[in-house]
Amino acid sequence: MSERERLQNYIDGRFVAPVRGEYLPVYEPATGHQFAEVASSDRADVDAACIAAERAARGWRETPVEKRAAILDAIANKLEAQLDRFASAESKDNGKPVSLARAVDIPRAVSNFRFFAGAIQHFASECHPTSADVLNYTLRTPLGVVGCISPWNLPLYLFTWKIAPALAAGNCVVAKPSEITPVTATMFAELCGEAGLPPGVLNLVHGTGPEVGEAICAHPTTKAISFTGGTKTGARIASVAAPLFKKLSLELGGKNPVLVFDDCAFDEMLATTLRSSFSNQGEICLCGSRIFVQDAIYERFKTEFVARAKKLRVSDPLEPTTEQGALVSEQHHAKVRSYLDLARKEGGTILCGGEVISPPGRCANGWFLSPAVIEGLPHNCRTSQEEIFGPVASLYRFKTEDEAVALANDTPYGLASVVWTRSLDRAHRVAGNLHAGITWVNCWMVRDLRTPFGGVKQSGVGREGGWEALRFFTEPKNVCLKLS
Ligand SMILES: NC(=O)C1=CN([C@@H]2O[C@H](COP(=O)(O)OP(=O)(O)OC[C@H]3O[C@@H](n4cnc5c(N)ncnc54)[C@H](O)[C@@H]3O)[C@@H](O)[C@H]2O)C=CC1
Ligand SMILES: O=C(O)/C=C/C=C(\O)C(=O)O
Repeated sequence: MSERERLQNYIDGRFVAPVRGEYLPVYEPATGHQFAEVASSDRADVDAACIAAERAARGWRETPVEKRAAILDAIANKLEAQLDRFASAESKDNGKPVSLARAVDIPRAVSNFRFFAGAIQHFASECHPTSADVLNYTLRTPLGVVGCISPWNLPLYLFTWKIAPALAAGNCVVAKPSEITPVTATMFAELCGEAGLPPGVLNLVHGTGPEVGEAICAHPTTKAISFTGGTKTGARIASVAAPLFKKLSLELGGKNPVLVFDDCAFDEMLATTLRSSFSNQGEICLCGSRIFVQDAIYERFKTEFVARAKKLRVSDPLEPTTEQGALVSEQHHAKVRSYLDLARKEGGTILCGGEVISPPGRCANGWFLSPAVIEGLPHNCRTSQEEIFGPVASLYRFKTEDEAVALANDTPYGLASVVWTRSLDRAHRVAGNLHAGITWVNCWMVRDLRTPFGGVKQSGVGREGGWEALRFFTEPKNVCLKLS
């Protein structure tokens, strides 16, 4: 498949047109031009994918773990061999710097498959010797067919983060990548077939969330739904899938706090906080969007942070020196800009950025925005409370540890948090008191795929990663055996 062609569904090991023959446009964010079109599927395509997946389920479930792992490894190897091709496609489809796709997105997609190929071979279940003659042991069987719905910000990275554990655990998958960034998942499906994944084990149905995503969630064949995306969408998915008693893993939005104490290693903190605010144009659910800085170093932080943000190179994602690319869509560009207008109305001062950028040449009509830093916002205003998901960070001043923790916890979200301090006591204390699924101390986005990943409050339900993912994609069944 060439990424310039029509992107079709991948069902039962073949590319097929959507039943009703309709397509959605796919745009290159850096130019604002349409460069492809993607199947606009409906319930009939989801039905076909579910039938194919169900047909393949027994064969895949009964495939020995070593063989499944070998196929996952073969997929990882093939992807790694085509890293540049996939990175270019990801950058074009999403707007992110190709250097980032090359260094982070595609290598992580490779690791997702390699990691779960290894993990499934070490996965074990419990045995409870109850008494001399009673033994309880727990079987962990695949669920059958599962639905995986992924977003546009880290397209292949998050697509593979879901389907790798699902496949490793012996499930067949009906997946829907975001209709905004459908290219690399389509290329990847083809690669899976070439690597020996049997037909029907992975099926891809393209289309909009309300049509295709909801049909996957509502379909009686899918036994679990793994979703990453916005909180409102997560709530909608839960309202469809929960009454059908499906297992749900929801990885949702964040309004992540960064707590900067005055005893931190300043230079390292500054460089990392710049990354945690603006990496991938701020379009990562883990980005730190509320930065709380202790009084004594507030002015220094503000001056140096703003100076560094102003220097970030916003330009053509294909240029190797570009540090920030284009926002993913015209609609999202407008949404992020609307928050900057709102910030002004809510009393904030834009210290830098928030300007629409028009790089010379082919990117003149792209959806670029310079990284924005805001100060002076009240804690309870919408700009301080809602997920913006763009290159926008707000600064707040604090005096005491208790005050910082209370302010950090004062949002409906609870995904990630970052603490900068040299005090070990404080690091442990604050990490324990923050309402978040993930706390990084003196670092950000350092990932170990064995660790539980997910959020509390409106940031989601359930955990991904490591054993958590393999447990999610299997059903425990206890067998109680009376001996003799
Ligand atoms: N936590 C995260 O990683 C992400 C958060 N977001 C947040 O969500 C906001 C809205 O962005 P969207 O593109 O609309 O994200 P979204 O959450 O609507 O999209 C994510 C995925 O869900 C699908 N989807 C949408 N509606 C659905 C439904 N009713 N049933 C099943 N699947 C559905 C989409 O087609 C896409 O594949 C963003 O501005 C951002 O704040 C967006 C993407 C990722
Ligand atoms: O697993 C990771 O390392 C990162 C995950 C990021 C998201 O889920 C996101 O940005 O939506």
